[in-house]
Amino acid sequence: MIYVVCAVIYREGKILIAQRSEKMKLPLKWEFPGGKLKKGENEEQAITREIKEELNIEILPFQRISSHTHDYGSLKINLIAYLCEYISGEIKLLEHLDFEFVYFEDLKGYDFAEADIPVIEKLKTLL
Ligand SMILES: Nc1nc2c([nH]c(=O)n2[C@H]2C[C@H](O)[C@@H](COP(=O)(O)OP(=O)(O)OP(=O)(O)O)O2)c(=O)[nH]1
Repeated sequence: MIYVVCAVIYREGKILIAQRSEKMKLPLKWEFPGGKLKKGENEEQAITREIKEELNIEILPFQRISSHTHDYGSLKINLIAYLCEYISGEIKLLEHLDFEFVYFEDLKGYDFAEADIPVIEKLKTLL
């Protein structure tokens, strides 16, 4: 089991989503950006580090919204999602293929990683 933290970054009523590149696992799937928790880090530290590394921006995680496991067969992940505020910086795609800011209602138009579906369901009850 791997522990993955992901950020639901909220800005001006829209949510930041990112598309995985061809080279990553789950190629071309959309996701909430983030990554694996490293030893010695807490979840908030991991998420701010990952977002800086992947997108070059500073964020502030302020609410832990969900934690659930998903079994991809060859890989089992525990995905932990945080609602985050955008703080500063200009987005640069350092790993992903693409990104978009979308309204919650429009998330259904994107092909998300399976593990993200419960995160979207949870968001429905919060936003
Ligand atoms: N970051 C992120 N990963 C997700 C999401 N949903 C989901 O199934 N995953 C999976 C994809 C990856 O297999 C795993 C870890 O993500 P990661 O972004 O750290 O992947 P990584 O580049 O470190 O992985 P690797 O290819 O180097 O092994 O979690 C999500 O919303 N955000």
